[in-house]
Amino acid sequence: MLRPVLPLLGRWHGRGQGEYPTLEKDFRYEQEITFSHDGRPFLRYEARAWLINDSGTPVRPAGREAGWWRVTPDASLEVVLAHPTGIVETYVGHASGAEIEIETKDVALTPLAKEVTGTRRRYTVRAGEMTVVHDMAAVGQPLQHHLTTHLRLRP
Ligand code: HEM
Repeated sequence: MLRPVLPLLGRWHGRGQGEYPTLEKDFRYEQEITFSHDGRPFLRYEARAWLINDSGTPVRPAGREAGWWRVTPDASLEVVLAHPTGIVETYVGHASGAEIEIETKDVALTPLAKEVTGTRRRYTVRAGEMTVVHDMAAVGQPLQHHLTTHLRLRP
């Protein structure tokens, strides 16, 4: 049952680049992502990131998120993610071979959270590298690129 998401399993580490039209400049970060399971038809997910400077030295902690990736009997995906920034997202999606795409069904916000109205994520695992592309609609802007990360499994 876990077959569609097996390529994601493990502890991944890499770097990424981010941007958004409301931000003065783009930024670079280091990220660690872990997908694990206990045999049941869902994955435990956790990700943490650090902004880095031009020489690659970590400057400060950035995005963190945690959640659950459910695989349904018809092999589609249901995902729940929670962020320390007061955002909770539910996603639906599907896996086709090396590509997994999920997009938000609902976004819930605490009173102080930034206004995020939707996101879409594409995970591609090829030749031992995972690429994650994260598009976001937020703070009055339409759905567009926020983050791209390239990761490899930690030895
Ligand atoms: C690798 C993970 C992430 C990194 C490194 C990152 C980095 C950043 C940075 C550097 C900013 C500029 C403001 C600041 O310095 O805090 C920012 C803004 C923002 N990010 Fe992210 N982010 C990440 C993930 C996310 C996720 C998962 C979401 C949504 C669920 C998100 C939503 C936003 C929003 C709404 C803003 C504010 C835009 C504005 O107010 O103009 N970010 N992000």
